[in-house]
Amino acid sequence: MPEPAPYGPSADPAQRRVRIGDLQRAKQDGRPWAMLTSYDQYTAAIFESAGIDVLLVGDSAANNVYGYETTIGVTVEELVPLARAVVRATRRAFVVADLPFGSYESGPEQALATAVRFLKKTGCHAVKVEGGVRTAPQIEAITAAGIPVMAHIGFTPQSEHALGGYRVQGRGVAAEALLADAHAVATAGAFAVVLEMVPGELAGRVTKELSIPTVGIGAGPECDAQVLVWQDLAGLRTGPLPRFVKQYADLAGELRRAAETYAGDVREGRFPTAEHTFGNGRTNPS
Ligand SMILES: Nc1nc(=O)c2c([nH]1)NC[C@@H]1CN(c3ccc(C(=O)N[C@@H](CCC(=O)O)C(=O)O)cc3)CN21
Ligand SMILES: CC(C)C(=O)C(=O)O
Ligand SMILES: [Mg+2]
Repeated sequence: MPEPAPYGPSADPAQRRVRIGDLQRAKQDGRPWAMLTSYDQYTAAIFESAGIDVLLVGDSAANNVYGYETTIGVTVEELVPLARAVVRATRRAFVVADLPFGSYESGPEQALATAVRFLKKTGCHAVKVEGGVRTAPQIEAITAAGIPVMAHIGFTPQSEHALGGYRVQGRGVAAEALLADAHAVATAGAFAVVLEMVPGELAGRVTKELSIPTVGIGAGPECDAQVLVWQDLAGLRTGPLPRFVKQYADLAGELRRAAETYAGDVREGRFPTAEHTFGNGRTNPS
C-alpha cells in the first residue's frame, strides 16, 4: 500500500494524473488541495512539481498575459494555445480550461461545441464556466458528453457589469440566491465549484451542503480547496492587490534586478566576456 500523500488529493505524486475521484476523496477525508492558474509551460511544470494538484488555464490570461483590462475580451483562439502548452508541460496535474465570455452563454449547443474544441485542441481534462442557475443547462450538456465541468459562482468576473463591479456576493438576503446557484451547478453535474468573493461563513455552509469540492478565492478557509492567480501569489502584478491575495514572493523585484544588472553589464562592458564568446574554430566555418 502506498503511503497517503502528504498534501492534497494525489495518491502518488510521481505516478499518474490527478483524477476527479482523488479530489472527491480529499474532500471526504478533509485534506484541502491547492489550485493555481498557469498559462505557459514553465510555470505549469514548476507548479506541478511543487505539488499543485489542479492547474487552471484561466480567462484571467486576459489581464495577466494579454494585457486587457478585464476578462471580457479574451477569445477561444487566444486561450487554446496557452491551455495546450500547460497540458504538454505536465504529467500529473489535472488541467482545467476556462471557457471565455461569449463562447457558451448562447445555450447548451454552443457550450458543448466550445468544450469539445478545448478538449480536442488542448488535451485539457475539464472546462470551467461561470454562472449558477442560469448556466445549469450548459453544465448538463457538457457533462452529458463526458466532459467534466468545474462551475464558478459568487463573483463571476465575466459578468462584472451586471454585478456592479468587484463586489462580495451572497451577503445578507443574497445568501439564498448563492445557495440556489451552488445546488443548481451540483445537480447539473459539476465535479467542483469555485466560490469567488463569498463571505466565509456562507462558503462554509455551501461546502457542508454540497458533496462536490468547493474551491475558494476570497471565500475563507472552510472551502475544500483554494485557488489564486499565480502572478498575484508571485508578486508579478503591480498595483493594489485584492484582499484575498497573499503574496508569497517578489518576482517583479527579482526580474527587475536581473534586467537592470544585465543592462548595466552591457553598458559597462562587463557582458559578454570570453566565457560567453565563440572562438574561431578550424572545423566550424561559422
Ligand atoms: N491578477 C488577477 N487576479 C485575480 O484574482 C483575477 C484576475 N486577475 N482576473 C480575473 C478575475 C478578476 N478578479 C478580481 C479582480 C480584482 C478584485 C479587487 O480589486 N478586489 C478588491 C476590491 C473589492 C471591493 O471593492 O469590495 C479587494 O480588496 O478584494 C477582485 C477580483 C479575480 N480574478
Ligand atoms: C480566479 C480563477 C478562479 C479564474 O477564474 C481565473 O483565473 O480566470
Ligand atoms: Mg476565470
